[in-house]
Amino acid sequence: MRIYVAGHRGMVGGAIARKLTDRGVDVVTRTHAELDLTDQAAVRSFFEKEKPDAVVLSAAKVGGIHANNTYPAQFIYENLMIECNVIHEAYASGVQRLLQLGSSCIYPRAVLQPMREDALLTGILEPTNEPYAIAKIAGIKMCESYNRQYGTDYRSVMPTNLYGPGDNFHPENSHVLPALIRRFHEAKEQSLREVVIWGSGKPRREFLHVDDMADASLFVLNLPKQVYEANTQPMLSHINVGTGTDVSIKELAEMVAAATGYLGRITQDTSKPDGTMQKLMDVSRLADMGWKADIDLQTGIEQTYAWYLANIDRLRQA
Ligand SMILES: NC(=O)C1=CN([C@@H]2O[C@H](COP(=O)(O)OP(=O)(O)OC[C@H]3O[C@@H](n4cnc5c(N)ncnc54)[C@H](OP(=O)(O)O)[C@@H]3O)[C@@H](O)[C@H]2O)C=CC1
Ligand SMILES: C[C@H]1O[C@H](OP(=O)(O)OP(=O)(O)OC[C@H]2O[C@@H](n3cnc4c(=O)[nH]c(N)nc43)[C@H](O)[C@@H]2O)[C@@H](O)[C@@H](O)C1=O
Repeated sequence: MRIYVAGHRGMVGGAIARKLTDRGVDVVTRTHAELDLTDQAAVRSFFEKEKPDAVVLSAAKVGGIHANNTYPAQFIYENLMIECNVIHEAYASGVQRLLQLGSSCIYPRAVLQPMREDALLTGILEPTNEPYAIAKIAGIKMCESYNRQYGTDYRSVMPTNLYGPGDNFHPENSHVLPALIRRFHEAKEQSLREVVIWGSGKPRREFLHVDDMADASLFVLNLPKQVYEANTQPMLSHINVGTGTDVSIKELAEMVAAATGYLGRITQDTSKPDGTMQKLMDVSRLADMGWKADIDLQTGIEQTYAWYLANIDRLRQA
């Protein structure tokens, strides 16, 4: 079995590639510099040469609320191109099974919580990440369309907000959890009296550790076809992945402050966007199939902070 992991240098792709290697699978990889997945001809010749048995599509243009809001053209263009090229060229080279990663932002911004898979396309999306969400919805619909027309077995998982070793700790473009780890750590180092978090602190998010996400991805990839099909529908085929619990951003900030040992004040910058007020996944579809998350948020934050400290020199140069 040879599995191509697209995006193996990223946080999630890296965790998936490590788990596959540990299980003795032959993992095929290319860095972004070696293969630009927005280049159709390059992706075609890669698949013609390598002919993997299966594909995990974890490469994407990824970022937090600020990056999504600031670079909308890149988020929609690059993600649509990556999906079109990888999914179509995988099909054209005879790949029967593929797993692609979407995101919880596919659901309408004011949807009933927790968000069920069948809430897809029932309302207006969150404007700060609509272009990214549209691309992710297109990815689901591509997989379903190829399955219906060509009989492929292409699956989609929708992760909640993820974090862990290998995350992006950029001060502006990252997601909230790594951004706060960095900000609280630097505030402690510099003995600052105050740390400012973006928005009102009231939005609620659900955080899943990347090792749990990698485990869930391989669980879904390896499900027998009849089990996957029995638990999904041809035109509603995606599966939510999360923990089933959420925290407010204020609560998250307090947890990160405690983990880093920061003792000063926490204040809010309400000129920054809140985004969606709550994003909590209904994870019953995956739970019914036998998977649940293992790493609690407290442990995950402490472990991620330890990883940050161990890699701090390299991360500061990036
Ligand atoms: N992180 C999160 O909180 C969440 C992530 N997801 C989804 O999970 C998946 C993995 O995300 P994550 O690991 O966090 O993201 P990362 O940014 O850590 O990894 C993405 C990887 O994709 C690569 N990549 C991006 N564009 C291209 C391209 N044009 N050609 C080749 N490679 C490319 C990147 O390479 P390089 O860095 O060199 O550009 C990087 O290695 C994505 O589909 C994302 O949308 C979903 C929900 C939440
Ligand atoms: C995974 C998901 O990620 C993005 O959506 P998001 O959930 O809004 O992600 P976020 O992690 O950037 O923010 C979560 C909340 O946290 C608040 N917040 C406080 N202080 C900081 C801070 O310092 N940085 C960031 N980024 N946010 C902060 C911030 O204002 C917001 O209220 C999508 O665009 C899309 O990419 C997607 O699918």
